[in-house]
Order: sequence, then C-alpha cells, then structure tokens
Amino acid sequence: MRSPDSPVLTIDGLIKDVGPLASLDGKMLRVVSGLSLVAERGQVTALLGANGAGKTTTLECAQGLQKRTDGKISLLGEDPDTAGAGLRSRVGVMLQDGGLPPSARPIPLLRHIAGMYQKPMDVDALVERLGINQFSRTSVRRLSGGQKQRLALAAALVGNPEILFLDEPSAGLDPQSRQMVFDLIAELRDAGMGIVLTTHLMDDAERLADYVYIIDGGHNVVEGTVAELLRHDHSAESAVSDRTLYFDAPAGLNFANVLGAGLQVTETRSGSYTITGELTPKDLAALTAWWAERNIMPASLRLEARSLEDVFLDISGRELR
Ligand SMILES: Nc1ncnc2c1ncn2[C@@H]1O[C@H](COP(=O)(O)OP(=O)(O)OP(=O)(O)O)[C@@H](O)[C@H]1O
Repeated sequence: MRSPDSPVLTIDGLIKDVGPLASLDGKMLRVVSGLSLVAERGQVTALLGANGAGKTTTLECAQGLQKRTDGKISLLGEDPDTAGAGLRSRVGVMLQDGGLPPSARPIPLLRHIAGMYQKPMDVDALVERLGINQFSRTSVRRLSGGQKQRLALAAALVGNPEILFLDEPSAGLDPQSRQMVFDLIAELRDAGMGIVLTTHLMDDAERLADYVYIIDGGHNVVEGTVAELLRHDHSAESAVSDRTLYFDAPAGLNFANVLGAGLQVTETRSGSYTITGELTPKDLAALTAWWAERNIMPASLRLEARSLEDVFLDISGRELR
C-alpha cells in the first residue's frame, strides 16, 4: 500500500460479511476480505473491478452507510461508524441510483441542499457548469438517466466537500456530458478535493485516475498509477507486449524468418494479421522492408499500446462474472 502524504481516506484490512443468507443455509457471505487502500487529497483514486468485485460495498463501509465486520477505516481522520454529523458535512456522495427525491425539481432541490451547509458552492455556477438549466423545470422522476446523474453529481458537490465519492460516474452519460463531468472532476481534483470513484470502465480510470486499485473477489489484486500498471506484466502464463500491430494484407502470407524470435503472428481472419510479443523498431523495419521487396501495400496498419483493459483482463481473467 502506498504511504500517505495527506490522506482523505485510509482503509486497512476491511472485512465485510453479509447475511445470514438462506441461499447459503443460513451462513454469512464474506463480500470484502481484507481490502486496504489510501486516497489522497488532490488526487483521483479509482477502484477498478468486475461486477460483484466488492467496490460498492467497500465505499459504503467507508461512508458509514454499511457497518464493517472488521478492519480499520479513517475518513478525514474519523471513524465513519462512530462520527457525527460534522463528518457527513465534509463528505460528498454520488450513489449509483442517485437517491434523489422523485417529485423535486432540480434547482430548488440544490438550493435546499446548499442551505444545509455552512460554506456551500454557488448553486447557479454549478447549475450552469453541469447544464442543469436545460432540464430545470422537469421533476427528478422524469429526468433521463444522464440528467439524473448530472443532478446527483451537483447534489454531492453543492456542500463543497473535502472528499467526493463517485460510484460509476459516467454511467448513462452521453459523450458530451461525460466530457463535461470529467472536466469538472479534473478541476475539483486540481483545486485539492480528494476524489474516490468506482468504475468497471477502464477508459474512465485511464482518463481520470491518478492512482488505481484493481480489486477482485473483495480484496486487492494490484495497485499503482495508470502508467505503472501499463508497464507491468501481470500475466504469468503468457507474454504480453507493450504494443500490438494489426494490419490487413493479402491472405496466407508466411512471415517465417522475417520477424525476431518471440513474436507471434496470427491471421485472425483471412488477410487480417495481428503481431504480439516484444515488438522492436527493428522488427517494424524488417517487416516494412519485406513488404517493399514484394510490393505489398497493407490495406490498413495500426500499432496499439497496451491498454488498462488488457492489464485488467490479464489480472482478473477473461471469463464473465
Ligand atoms: N446484502 C447482500 N446480500 C447478498 N449478497 C451481497 C450483499 N451485498 C453484497 N453482496 C454480494 O457481494 C458482492 C459484491 O457486491 P458489490 O455491490 O460491492 O460489487 P461491485 O464491485 O460494486 O459490483 P458492480 O460493479 O456490479 O456494482 C456481489 O457478489 C454481491 O452480490
């Protein structure tokens, strides 16, 4: 676990059992088993995991919404299970289902929430920033999924929290809204807010996160900055290259003796090739020289860096949960 400079949240060996469950003959089910993490002020910390990995349960324990079975949690220096209202006023939470009153209209709702805080954000600026004006006359129950999500973010932010929890922040957002929300998150982070988010979308983590915890089966699997995770080869069984080369060319080409040992060429379908392994500039030069000698001009050519999605699949396996 990284050493904290200015932590907003520290979780140490969190255990959460639920039940007793009839489906388990009245036994308890351990859904989080020894998870630890640190989230810093002025950073976006992402919990990345497949469906059912334990992300929401972990955050709900951190927020004091669920009581933990064991382990230590410090949220802004306090234990969320025993802290009073003073702590809640310093914490912003955007839940997956929004949790907003269905008959409320957006702007009066935000003004009402702002009234409960000592130093709220400027409601008009937040409304403008998140495009809430466009649906200000619509009640919560009639808002689209993306509109509800933007309002839920505004509601979580209006109290001007020191730490903001976001559960799947881009769920239901169209590309424009997603960009708007991401820009706002980056700005808040730069202004010193500690942001903790859960996502199963690698792209969100890659674009937003300063530090990532990949979790599976309720415990930590790997952690690091996005760059660190991309550099590291987590797969024990198969070699994973930093880059993959894709190209379309005449079918049935034989690349024997053209490329270095350790590279794998696969013709994924007739005339579509994939090269994986430790690709070097020399390999690229040899390949293009070989094409030039035979007057082969590929119909398409693409070199792709390893993505966080590849790392995640290497770690948590490719089968569905
Ligand atoms: N009260 C409960 N009773 C039974 N099972 C539970 C309960 N709470 C959580 N679980 C199970 O624990 C696991 C972790 O759930 P959790 O919601 O934390 O996962 P998640 O990582 O947030 O998943 P998702 O990405 O689908 O939201 C899941 O398999 C879930 O079904």
